[in-house]
Amino acid sequence: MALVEARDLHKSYQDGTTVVHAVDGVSFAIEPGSLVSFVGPSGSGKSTLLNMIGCLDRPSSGSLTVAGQDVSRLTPRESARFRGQHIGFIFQDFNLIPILTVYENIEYPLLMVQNWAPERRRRQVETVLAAVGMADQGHKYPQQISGGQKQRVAVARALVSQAQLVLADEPTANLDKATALQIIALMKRMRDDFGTTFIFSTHDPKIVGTAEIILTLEDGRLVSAEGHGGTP
Ligand SMILES: Nc1ncnc2c1ncn2[C@@H]1O[C@H](COP(=O)(O)OP(=O)(O)OP(=O)(O)O)[C@@H](O)[C@H]1O
Repeated sequence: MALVEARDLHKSYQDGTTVVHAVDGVSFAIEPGSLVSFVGPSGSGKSTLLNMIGCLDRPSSGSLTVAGQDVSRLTPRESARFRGQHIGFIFQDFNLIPILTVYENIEYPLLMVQNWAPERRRRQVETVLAAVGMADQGHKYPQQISGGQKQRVAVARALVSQAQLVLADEPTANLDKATALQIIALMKRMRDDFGTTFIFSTHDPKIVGTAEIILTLEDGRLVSAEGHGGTP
């Protein structure tokens, strides 16, 4: 069964007197364990789509199923609960909490949404810290580490709750090319090790080639799906 399935998905915004069709009749299916990138020019609808998959925004029409749940009609409270259980997020500006250490930033989602005993929490934080190659950096604060290291921490934080799906909106936008490629390679390795599905968006053609499934958007429409598992 597909982990994410969209059928004739639409999202429109009212902008003054005009209606913007940000996502305009998009259908696709993403299998578990995929590494998928939405690509397309600025304004093509990538963030809008990721926001709907992440239950941060609701479709105007069409159906959207994530992990077997129709998410198109969830209330804000149900959406928050669903996100906590199933979805991790990575942002282009890392979004780490500056007054918390690397270790505490990663532990934070477990404290917020999971009722785990302290020892289980410690083991899980240490597992993901090691998985992203930051085992010896847990005591540092975000301002003491590089951009690439910050994004590694963000990947660890997205994985710590054992989310099935991680959404990353332009995760490499603030990184140089070499670091960007390392972060994409890291996501791929995390997919291999933990079976997590990663969906990211990018405009950067240098990064695009590293995804296994590339879904290209133009003006809110899906114009091509390349690779295995993405069916338009
Ligand atoms: N809240 C909103 N209100 C009005 N229009 C919006 C809103 N959010 C997005 N849009 C419009 O919807 C379209 C798609 O925007 P979106 O942010 O999804 O594109 P994108 O592909 O992610 O762009 P970028 O690569 O620049 O982030 C754009 O025309 C944008 O101006």
